[in-house]
Amino acid sequence: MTRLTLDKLTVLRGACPVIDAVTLAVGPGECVGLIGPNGAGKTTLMRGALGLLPHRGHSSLAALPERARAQACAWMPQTREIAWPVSVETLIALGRIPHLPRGARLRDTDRRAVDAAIAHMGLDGLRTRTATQLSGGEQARVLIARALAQDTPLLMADEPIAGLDPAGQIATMQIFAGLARGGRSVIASLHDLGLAARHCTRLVLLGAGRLVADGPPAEVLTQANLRQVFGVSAFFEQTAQGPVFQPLDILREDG
Ligand SMILES: Nc1ncnc2c1ncn2[C@@H]1O[C@H](COP(=O)(O)OP(=O)(O)OP(=O)(O)O)[C@@H](O)[C@H]1O
Repeated sequence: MTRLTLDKLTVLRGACPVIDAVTLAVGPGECVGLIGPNGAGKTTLMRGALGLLPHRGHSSLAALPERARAQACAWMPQTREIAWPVSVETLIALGRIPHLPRGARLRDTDRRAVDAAIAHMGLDGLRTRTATQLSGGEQARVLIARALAQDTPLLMADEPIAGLDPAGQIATMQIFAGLARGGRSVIASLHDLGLAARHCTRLVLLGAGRLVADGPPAEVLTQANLRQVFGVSAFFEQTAQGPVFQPLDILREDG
């Protein structure tokens, strides 16, 4: 039973196909890093898969009715807008809406999910603070907690660790990897290929709207792929402390 199946998904921005016939399936236990240079189509692929952009081909998520889709997948968009000055706790509790009967108040199970998400993201000390008054990185952690509270089989996140400090980035990737080890599925677009290599079970590499490579990090982060898609060379080795990846030099100028 897959958590997301895309079959020749083509996603349009205006009349222009920005994602071109991408086919992939994500199953339980996978922590997938969606990687590729700026403009490769990572956001477009995820939004198309969610049914938020016009598309051709098939996405199993886009095919679901709205409420079932929100129960199947928590989505963390790249823009981290918090619209109202509510408390951190209230904002995280919004993640429970897809599970609540219409108009119902939070039940014990919902409160437990909110508490677990707060504990997971180390937000106990910020629980009663006004969310709009937090720092950017703190807001990012709160929005991840809201997605965790949604308690879905699949979590899809657009650059979730951008703007977090090193400890916050590592902690978030460890949480994602832990969710996957527990049988959930995670798809996250990432620019930090080092963290992607260390924490993801699988990398999907996009270049100019096409799927260029898909597999375990060591099979995707090859010198040939890095040169072709990112135009860089890199150091990448399995060490006693796990995989270590560092981009080194630019190999070509982008036009
Ligand atoms: N509303 C839009 N109308 C037309 N083209 C768009 C629109 N939004 C994005 N694009 C184009 O689609 C392409 C893919 O954009 P997308 O945001 O999916 O890339 P990305 O891989 O997520 O990039 P980044 O790493 O910079 O966030 C880009 O060339 C972009 O200019």
